Amino acid sequence: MNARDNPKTEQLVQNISLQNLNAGSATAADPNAPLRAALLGNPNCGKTALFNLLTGARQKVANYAGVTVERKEGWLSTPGKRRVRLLDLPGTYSLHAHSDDERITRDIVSGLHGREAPPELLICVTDATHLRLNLRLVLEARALGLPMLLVLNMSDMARRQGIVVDKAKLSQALGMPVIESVGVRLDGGKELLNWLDSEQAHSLKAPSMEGRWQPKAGLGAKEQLLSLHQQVADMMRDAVREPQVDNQRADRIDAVVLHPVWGTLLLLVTLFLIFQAVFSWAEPLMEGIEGGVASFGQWVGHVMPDGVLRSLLVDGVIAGTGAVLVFLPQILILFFFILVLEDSGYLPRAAFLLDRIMGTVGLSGRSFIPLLSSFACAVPGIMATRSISSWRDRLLTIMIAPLMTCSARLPVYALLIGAFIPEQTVGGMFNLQGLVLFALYVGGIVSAMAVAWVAKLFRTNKARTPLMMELPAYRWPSIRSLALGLYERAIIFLRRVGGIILTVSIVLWFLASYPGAPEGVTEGAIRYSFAGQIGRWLEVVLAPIGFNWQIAIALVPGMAAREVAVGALGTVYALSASSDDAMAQQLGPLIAHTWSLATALSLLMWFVFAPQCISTLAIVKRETNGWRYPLIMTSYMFGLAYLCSFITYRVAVAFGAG
Ligand SMILES: Nc1nc2c(ncn2[C@@H]2O[C@H](COP(=O)(O)OP(=O)(O)OP(=O)(O)O)[C@@H](O)[C@H]2O)c(=O)[nH]1
Ligand SMILES: [Mg+2]
Repeated sequence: MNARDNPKTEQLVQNISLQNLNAGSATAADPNAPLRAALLGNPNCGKTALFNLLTGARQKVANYAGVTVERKEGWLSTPGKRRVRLLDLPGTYSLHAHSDDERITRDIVSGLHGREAPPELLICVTDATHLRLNLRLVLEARALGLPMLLVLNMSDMARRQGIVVDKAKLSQALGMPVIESVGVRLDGGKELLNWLDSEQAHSLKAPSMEGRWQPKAGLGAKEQLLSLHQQVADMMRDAVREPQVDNQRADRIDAVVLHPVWGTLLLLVTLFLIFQAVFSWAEPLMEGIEGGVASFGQWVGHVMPDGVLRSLLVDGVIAGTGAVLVFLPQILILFFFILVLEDSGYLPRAAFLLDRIMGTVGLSGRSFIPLLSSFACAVPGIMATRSISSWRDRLLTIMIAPLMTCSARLPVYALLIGAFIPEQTVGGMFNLQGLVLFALYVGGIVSAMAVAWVAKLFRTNKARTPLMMELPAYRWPSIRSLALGLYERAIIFLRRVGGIILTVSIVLWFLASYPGAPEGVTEGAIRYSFAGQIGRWLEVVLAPIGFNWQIAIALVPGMAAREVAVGALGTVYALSASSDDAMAQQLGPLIAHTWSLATALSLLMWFVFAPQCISTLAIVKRETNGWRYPLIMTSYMFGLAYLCSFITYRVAVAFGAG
């Protein structure tokens, strides 16, 4: 699977990188050159939290292993004005890498990376509450011969648990400076910044090029491990005082959360409540935005003279972007819950819980986190599969990740549900719209499982990969990281509205406005436009699944990204509306009026399955090194989309919803 698994290639890469290193070391002599430092550490010890704190970056931080899967670069200035280029790396337990993300870390810190010289300073980040496990990697990394600094992160937690580290002793035993940090506190990186200004940090010795580190295999590796184990034990005895940890509280919570029946029930109820909240909490906010967009459109319509520019602004820009913008509150509510779950430590437990169920369809619990990330967006989800060491498991996870309901589908679902599902309470307390949304999310999961199960039928080797996963400590989500996470999400969404959706709205407005209708025609002019004609051609293929030409037009730009289809519908319907006051007619009521329920259901099905996202296909191509898998993915997803929409439409029509 990976070229690096081949010893010959490995040697070759090493030779090339050594040449690069030698070339790179000439520049390193420049006293004004920035210091190149890298963060190395176990998964989930807080490297990215520290990286964000020091560089002002907003990389993803979450309370489970394997969040960072690629190298990220950031810059910082110390109080003494020293420039430092900092690398955040995927977490690893050892330099003997098994998965792709661990390989990235190993290659960068050991100089095996083709394009990147090894860092001039290795900042070893450790979780101070799990030093025994964390120090092993530090000792292993010492063999690299790089200048090192040990950072005891999570020192707040360690203090709370009564763990006392004799930093002087530890520093002496390790032969490197030891400092403390708190990755989630505003001033938590102060000691590190000050150290970077110290004399010690200014006199770092360049790494020796002799006797470069090599991955050990076989007997050597085992002996090395045992010896590391012993050294760590000695250090812990001399320098660290750990009181008996009281795990009672966590154990009591786990007894419920990991219970096959109660745990599963809890998971289902949690997810269910989230989708209820997405609809019921968002209502007032959405109405506010909707009203604001409509009044703005009306105001522009009144103050501007009738003409091309007014139509471009009102029917193109405002109708297109406004149609998507109203879904911001729902997206933020969904992410609020995802972020809380991510930071609390609950997610890996859910993975553990679902391992057995996932195993029956041929997936391992390892796939859980990547699949879960795909609820936000399939792109980071597919990247997160790098932490799966078995190529077969990884590929399968990649192939089904886009079936998880990403946040770009939310505007489409919410639009259709809002228009076609009555806003009523069932069973005295459940919001029917939330219930349908929940069903659609479950539908995505079930279809992903079904595809995995079918893939399993074609596999010769049906052996399972065991789930080995660290369960992190439960933690109250920090308000600061929640706020940052939500802000980040809002920015991503607004950037899409102002970028791709705005662009598509303008292009589509043009295509839907020209050429104008022939004289004396009474129907909407859009039918005669370029877009209208394209819509009519496509309608031939899409009519059997109940789509009209307006939907057909919207699906074309919707290939780029799903929510674009909503913006496109906004523009198309604004232009099709006969009244001048198009914005007064909002998209939801408009489609509720003109589409049948069968069409709406069929379109929902389409969005569950169709591969309408260029970025996903691009990332699959990159992660699988070729066109083969993105092509297979495109065809199977289109096939499923058409088939399921067809069945849905026909059944709905048969039941009188046509
Ligand atoms: N209490 C406390 N929590 C922290 C500290 N540093 C990080 N965290 C939390 O620890 C969890 C893991 O942090 P990350 O920065 O994602 O860890 P990482 O080392 O980058 O993990 P990987 O990317 O998986 O290797 C998150 O929930 C953080 O909010 C700290 O100093 N104190
Ligand atoms: Mg990280």
